Amino acid sequence: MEEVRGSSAWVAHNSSHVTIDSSGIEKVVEKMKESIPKVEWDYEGIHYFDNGPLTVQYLFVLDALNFCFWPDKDLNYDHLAKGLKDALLNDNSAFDADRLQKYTGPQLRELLKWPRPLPLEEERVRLLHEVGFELERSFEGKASKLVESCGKSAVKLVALVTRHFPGFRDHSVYKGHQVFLYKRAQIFAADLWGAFKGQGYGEFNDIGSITMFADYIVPAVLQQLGVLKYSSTLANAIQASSEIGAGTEEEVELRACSIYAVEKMRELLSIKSGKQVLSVELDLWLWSVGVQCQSLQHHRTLSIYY
Ligand SMILES: Nc1nc2c(c(CN[C@H]3C=C[C@H](O)[C@@H]3O)cn2[C@@H]2O[C@H](COP(=O)(O)O)[C@@H](O)[C@H]2O)c(=O)[nH]1
Repeated sequence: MEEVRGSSAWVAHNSSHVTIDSSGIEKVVEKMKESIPKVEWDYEGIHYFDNGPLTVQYLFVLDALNFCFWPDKDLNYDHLAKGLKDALLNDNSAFDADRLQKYTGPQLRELLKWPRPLPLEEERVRLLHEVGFELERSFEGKASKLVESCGKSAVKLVALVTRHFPGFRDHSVYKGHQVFLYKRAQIFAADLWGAFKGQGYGEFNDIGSITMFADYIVPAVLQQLGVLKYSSTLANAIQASSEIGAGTEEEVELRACSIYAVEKMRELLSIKSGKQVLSVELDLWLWSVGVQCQSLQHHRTLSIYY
């Protein structure tokens, strides 16, 4: 994940629209250092779990589709997680590699019991087909084989996922530099770690290498906490719910500065508390704060990556 850390730091140091306020970081860390908030993975009780390979298949399909909910004001991540869980409980072959390659938009909607077209539905279907095809071609149709081949390394898992599945290649070019963000590939490793509680398919010797997952919720929480500051033009655009183009300087800065800020928070928190803190743990806490906050104004970008 050195590419993610290094390129995010580069953006943070060259940024034009988003800045990181170190006094904001210090204030948050000061409040947190006595009791670092631990958020239980699946605190919402919405995910499928059977402690076996089908859970791995479920999480891979989930994270292949884990993006862009906001264009439908009633849709959120919970609907996807719960919809896929119910689909699997109803038919345990629903995510077999050959089936994944055949879903149509209306069938995916039906699977999720969603009454109208999903945001970026054609892309979601294309990505499902890609997952089914490549799992079948290289991993005997099973996401569990993909995970087994990583030798308990989350870094290897992210590398393998991004090598085999183009839909997970979340990167951008910013002021002439390639920037790696890898939100869905990293969250897949984190979901395994969380679901299997660091054992079995969720055992990674290097889980500390994973960064936060640059989505549209956590940047907004960091801004509310005073960790991120926006230029007035960017703040106004977010306030007005204007769309921010994928790959624009503003969009890359919102995401990369969030990664860099959480790394800085983690470093300071580890020093002040004397305990090793993981970016994954900070991410889950920040995200859970964000989704429980009704008034959160987040940036809107049409993207398959988050
Ligand atoms: N940084 C970060 N972003 C996350 C998640 C999760 C869910 N993780 C699950 C794993 C265990 C927990 O118990 C969680 O249930 C989703 N997202 C992103 O949020 C956005 C959706 O928001 P809304 O439209 O309000 O549903 C969208 O970009 C989605 O990709 C996370 O953990 N971290």
